[in-house]
Amino acid sequence: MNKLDISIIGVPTDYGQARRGVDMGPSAIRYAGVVERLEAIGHKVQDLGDIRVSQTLKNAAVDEKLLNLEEVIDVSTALANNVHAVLEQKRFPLVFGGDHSIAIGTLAGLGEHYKNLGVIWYDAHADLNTPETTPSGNIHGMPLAVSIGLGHERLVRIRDFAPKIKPENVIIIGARSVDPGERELIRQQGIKVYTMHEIDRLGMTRVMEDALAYLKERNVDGLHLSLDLDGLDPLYTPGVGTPVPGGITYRESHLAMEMLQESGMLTSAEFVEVNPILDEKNTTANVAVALMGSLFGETLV
Ligand SMILES: NC(=[NH2+])NCCC[C@H](N)C(=O)O
Ligand SMILES: [Mn+2]
Ligand SMILES: [Mn+2]
Repeated sequence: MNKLDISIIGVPTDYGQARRGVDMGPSAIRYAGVVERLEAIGHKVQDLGDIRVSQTLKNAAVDEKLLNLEEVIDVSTALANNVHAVLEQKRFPLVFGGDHSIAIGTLAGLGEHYKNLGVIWYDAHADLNTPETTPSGNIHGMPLAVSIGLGHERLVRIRDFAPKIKPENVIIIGARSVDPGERELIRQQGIKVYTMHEIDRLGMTRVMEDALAYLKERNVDGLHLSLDLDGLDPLYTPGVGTPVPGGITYRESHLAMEMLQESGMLTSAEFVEVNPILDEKNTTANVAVALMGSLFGETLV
């Protein structure tokens, strides 16, 4: 197994949605022992600490379709710069949220280095809303759209280039709550989606085999995993702000992580939406860290 130089970046923000507490995600994940766990596998881990997230709201006009826009722009820009710097040092970026709006910053930091980046979006949701289609105004429902170049100009153009990724290089896994506008975008943009239906029908083995083969065929030059803990069934990860029943199991998720590890393709990852306030005894952060164990090379025997 490839031993990595991993740099951890925490992003303690809850500005992408309306439920408080998800800003404590990075602490909960650290408390669950992530650094020790990755070191035990043999990786070198540098924890860069948390990005500074201002606790004071800017005095901006409130846009009902883009809640906390100014704050999300600030956090995304800072995160993008940090991810960019980690890549310049040839290290592996591992990002902890925070709500899923942080993916805007992560992908903005990755997009300059990888011209043909593959993205696996492990999530109950598609996160493909735009200000025109959003049912909530929450930016954590928009990061994938923003990254393919659709949405508010200032989000789309973070670090002054767009789009960050190609829609044909994106694979969503675990979807079971997709809004009408998102459904249209999926068709229109040719985004590959394995919903719960395909996971039930084909099994996770086949889904991951197909997903990885598809990305290989597209000759991706890097692979980013954006894992929203609500991709799993809330039975396993209750500490999330937008739980949807009927999700991916704990074992299926380990299998998916193991197959990603075996592929040798992974070049960055982020784990988002851990909300310790909604959790039960840090279960969700513990699951996140257990999955990172498999993703980074732990085996059962
Ligand atoms: N990252 C997430 N948990 N996103 C949930 C999004 C929910 C819904 N589709 C919305 O746009 O508001
Ligand atoms: Mn989600
Ligand atoms: Mn999400």
